[in-house]
This record gives sequence, C-alpha cells and structure tokens, in this order.
Amino acid sequence: MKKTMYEKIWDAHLVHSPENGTPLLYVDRHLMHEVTSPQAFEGLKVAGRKIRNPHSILATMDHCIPTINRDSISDPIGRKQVETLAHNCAENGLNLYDMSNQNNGIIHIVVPEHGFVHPGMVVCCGDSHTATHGAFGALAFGIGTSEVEHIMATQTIQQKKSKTMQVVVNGQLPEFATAKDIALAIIGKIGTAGGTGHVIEFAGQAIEELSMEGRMTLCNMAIEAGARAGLIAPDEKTFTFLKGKEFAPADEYWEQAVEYWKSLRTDEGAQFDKVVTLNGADISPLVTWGTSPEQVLPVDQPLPDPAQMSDLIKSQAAINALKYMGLQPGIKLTDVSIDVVFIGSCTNGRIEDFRQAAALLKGKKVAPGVEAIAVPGSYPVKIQAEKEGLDKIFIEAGWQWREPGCSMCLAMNGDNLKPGQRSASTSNRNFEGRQGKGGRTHLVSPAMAAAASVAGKFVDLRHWK
Ligand SMILES: CC(C)[C@H](C(=O)O)[C@@H](O)C(=O)O
Ligand code: SF4
Repeated sequence: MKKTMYEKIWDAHLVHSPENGTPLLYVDRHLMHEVTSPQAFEGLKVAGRKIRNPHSILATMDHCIPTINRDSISDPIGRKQVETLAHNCAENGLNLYDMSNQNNGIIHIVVPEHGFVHPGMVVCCGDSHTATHGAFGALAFGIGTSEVEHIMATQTIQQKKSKTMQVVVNGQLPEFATAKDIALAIIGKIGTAGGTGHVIEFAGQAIEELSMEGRMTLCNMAIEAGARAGLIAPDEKTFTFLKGKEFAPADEYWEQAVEYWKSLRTDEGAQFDKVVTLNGADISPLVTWGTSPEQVLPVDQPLPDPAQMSDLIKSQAAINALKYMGLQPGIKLTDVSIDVVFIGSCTNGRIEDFRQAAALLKGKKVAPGVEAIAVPGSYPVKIQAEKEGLDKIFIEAGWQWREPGCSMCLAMNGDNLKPGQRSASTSNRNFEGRQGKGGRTHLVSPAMAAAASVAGKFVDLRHWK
C-alpha cells in the first residue's frame, strides 16, 4: 500500500492499537519549558514513578524570563515556574538550558540548533508550537500537562490517528514574500479550523525552496490552521542542517540515518484525505487586520466591509475584530500607524529573520514615537547576529536589542503592549489581549516589521525605498 509520510511515521511508532481504544505511540523526544511541566513532575513524584528515559528530554526556560535585567523575575508565578523547572531538572538529571546557559532560548528554536530532533521521530512538548519540528520531517505535536507526565513515565502517548492533508504551494514566491506570508496565505485560505483533525504535509516548489528556517516558520504556524501537526519531507537541506550537530547521528550511524530519512517521503500516488493548492506567485506580503490569523490581507488591499460578507458568522467576527482593533472597513493598512514593533518568537526569531530585517533597516531610523524591540530566539541566534554586526544595525536604527525568550509573543515576562497600543509583530497569535490587555496585534513577516518600524505604519515593501 502506498503511504504518506505521516502514515510511515505512525506505523513505525505504533506500540499498541486496541480494538476499541486509543492507539499508543512511542515518543522519541520530549521537549520541556517552565510553564507546562511543574504539575507533571509533581504527579510523577506522587505516583512514585521515575522518568523512563531522561535522555529523551531537553528543557529550557523561555516564557517567563526577562529580556532585560535577566536576574530578576518580578512576577512571582513566573519566578516560581522557572525555579521549579531548575529544581526538577536537577533532581531528575535532565538536560536544561537555564537562563544563564549559552544555549538558552525558546524551546522550538534551541532544539533544532542542537540537532535534537531528526526526521521520522515522534516529538512531543507541552506547547502547541511543537509543530515547528515538522520542518525536519518529524511528527511533532503539542500535548497537555497530564500527557507530559504520561510520557515521562512510559515514553508513550495515547493518540487518535489524524486525517491527512496535503497543502501544495506551486511555483516560486515573488520578491518580499516569505515563509511567514505562505503560512498566513494558507490560513487565510483554509481558515483557522481548516486543518482540524488533520496532519498537514506541505509540498511543492515554493516549499522545497524554503530554507530550514523558513520551513520551521511555516510548520510552526500549522497549529494556527487548526492542524495537529505540519510536516515537510526531509531533503538534502535537512541533512546538511543536521550534519555535525551535537545530537545528530555521527560516524557510521550518519549514513544509515540518512538512508532511513530518505525513505520517509510520501510514496508517489499515496492518497491524502484532502488536498489544497496555492500558487506561490500569488502570495503577497500579508498583514493580519483582525483578531484571528485568518483575518489577513495583502498589505495593499482595503479592509473588508462586514456588511458585504455573505457568511454571517464571518461578518459578525469581522465587526467584533474591527471594533477591538480600532479600524474601519475600507481603509488601507498602509494608512494605519503603529506604536510598537516586535521581531522575535519561535515563528520568526531565527538568524535568517534578523538578517532579513537588518537588510531593510541598514542606514534607516525608527519613526518617532515607535518602540521597536528585537528579541533573538536564542543565545546562539543572538551571538551569530552579533558576529555579523546585525545588532549594530538594529541599535543604530533605534531598536532595542534584547536577551532571548518568548517575550512579547505572549507577554508573560513583562514585555507587553499597553491598552490600545498597536503592534507589528512577527509572532503567531493575534487574539484579544495576546500581547497585553487591550493590545492590538498585526502579524507580519520580519521584513514587513522592519519596514513598519521606519515608516511608523505598514508599508508595501514592493514600492518602498
Ligand atoms: C504556554 C504554552 C502552553 C503556550 C502554547 O502551548 O502555545 C504558549 O507557548 C503560547 O504560544 O501560547
Ligand atoms: S515564542 Fe510564543 S508561540 Fe513560541 S513558545 Fe513562546 S509563547 Fe509560545
């Protein structure tokens, strides 16, 4: 039988499939951060159980950590979570990149930096953006805290089999369209529930041409399309990225691994439950205008008029979103001014993102009144950027150059929007209050964010000097 990549990984990890119950899958890698792990450790302790495979775990601190004044966490809950993770990792002999560790950063950024996830693995983390690691051809998905405990104890997880969806992006992207724009274009087309119950495999020329960073950006946002996970077939780029990394197979195991990884591709003629096709050339630089990533438009298009929408649910959602965002139907985003710009997060906090932004910022200045914050996704990203002099470009343009962490992506660490403030943000979620109570988030690519910081409003990069 011809199989999709998802089915191949599934079959290779199926431990038990009871006739009337939920299948049990083997878990290769378990990623952790401070927010969703404390109760799991506690539960394990109460049950008197040990961690079955400590080597399968990699932990970091990311959500609650400050990006300035690193040594003081003012929020008592955040401080407790960070301290508890440190204690639990020490007690159980786990590999932790704590705040002072030179490998510290956002979990979905640091894991690939060390080659901890390989093609064909099953990867879990108490975090929805675990989908990021699908960029390597690994089945990676977010789990709840009780499942974190289950995996620690048994190295397995109960999982219902998902349906399969293929999203094909044909042809090449135009200039200034990025992986972020592909993600937003897909979500704009299929909606935030479009992928529900499915694992999406991204394919087509535009996907193959993405760098590993771009593939991570895209798979990261599969979750915002409602999917269980995103997948991209591993290829030479994947292998080159992994080769020589700390946790990558070495010596004679490397060749064996690559051979296996090559076998993971979806078989020619395998059937997906659903296929969606986009034309790469049609993807423009996009900006979200509402409070859901599906409320998105090319930057040069006027905002929709809810009165003209035939779908009543969408129309009501648009009315609510425009009200919250303080915007009117028919206006253009290029006329909308912004207060804060944020480049960072596990979606767009990688080196390539800072390179793209710096290329646009060189020799320019942030518009008066705009606060612009660059938060590298990890110390390795920060160090690399500094080696290339990117930090200087940001700082000379008037940006703040911070320490790594989730930061203003979800505003748990004190970096947040004030009520009514409007941001151009490279993160992944724009629901009400995501970046701070009353804050208004517009999701964009790093290039779009950089240009917005200079213009003080959204700009169409295709006509920007
Ligand atoms: C804190 C964590 C559980 C959460 C997630 O799962 O996504 C966070 O990372 C987010 O992006 O909202
Ligand atoms: S950067 Fe944002 S999306 Fe990613 S893990 Fe942190 S809070 Fe979640």
